Amino acid sequence: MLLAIDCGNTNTVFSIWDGESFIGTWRTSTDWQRTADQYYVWLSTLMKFQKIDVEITDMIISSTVPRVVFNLRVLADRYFHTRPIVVGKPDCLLPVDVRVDTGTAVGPDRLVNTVAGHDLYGGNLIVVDFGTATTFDVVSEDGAYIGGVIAPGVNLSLEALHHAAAALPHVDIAKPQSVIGTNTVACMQSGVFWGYVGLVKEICARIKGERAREMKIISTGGLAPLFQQTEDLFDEFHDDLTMHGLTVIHRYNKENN
Ligand SMILES: Nc1ncnc2c1ncn2[C@@H]1O[C@H](COP(=O)(O)OP(=O)(O)OP(=O)(O)O)[C@@H](O)[C@H]1O
Ligand SMILES: CC(C)(CO)[C@@H](O)C(=O)NCCC(=O)O
Ligand SMILES: [K+]
Repeated sequence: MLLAIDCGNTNTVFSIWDGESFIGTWRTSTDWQRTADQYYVWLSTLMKFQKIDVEITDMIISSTVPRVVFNLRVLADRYFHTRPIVVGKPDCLLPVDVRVDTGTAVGPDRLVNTVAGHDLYGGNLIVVDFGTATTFDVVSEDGAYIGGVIAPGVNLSLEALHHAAAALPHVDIAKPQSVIGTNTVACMQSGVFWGYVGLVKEICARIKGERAREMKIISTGGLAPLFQQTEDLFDEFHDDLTMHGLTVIHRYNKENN
């Protein structure tokens, strides 16, 4: 059975794929110092708790934090006796082209989202992922990653205000009642929430303009539904787009390597 790991700058998600569906998904904070033994204790405890008694034979990793890959490789080797596929490494094949400036190391999460988007929704896509950063991946007619946009993440923007200004508190994102805030928290939420709605609309419109064609907008990540509540920003929302992409890339490598 496949263990797929999506390691972002904030959170790391582990999912077990039985070939048809994910039978377990667990989330932990990303910490490059966590050892293989710690991962194993954590994972096996949660598996036992959910009565998931399966043998992990395969592993695939997407990591935006290069340092964590070492310990995840040790986990694969020591506990599952397998060699993981690591997205972005030369020996990991991708079912789509990557057309960017030479020397650019595209984030593996963006490559995985491109593959997943193409697999589920075809070509001419904008994939928007609300993680630590908010990324827009532009997918061509034939499914290639042809570039995109990186914007500061929603929570990162709120944290930046809190850190830089002595009188601004820590605030969680929420949809404000109105645009005009009548207290500090409401003012901050308004700036980030409505600023973000504008950012998403403007960037998608300009991408479509530059490409001179209609494109489908796909969203993923924890905060996408919050924005979709208000405005019709996205054509589709997919909760675990990155995990889906990892299963597609795993299958492609099994068939072609
Ligand atoms: N309504 C909400 N308000 C605040 N945070 C939310 C809300 N809904 C989801 N989240 C947050 O969204 C996050 C899930 O997002 P996601 O997994 O896409 O990115 P991440 O883990 O923050 O970033 P990365 O993948 O870059 O590490 C969770 O950490 C969760 O706390
Ligand atoms: C932009 C992030 C941080 C989003 O997770 C990640 O995809 C990344 O580190 N990318 C590297 C740079 C690039 O994608 O062009
Ligand atoms: K993510």
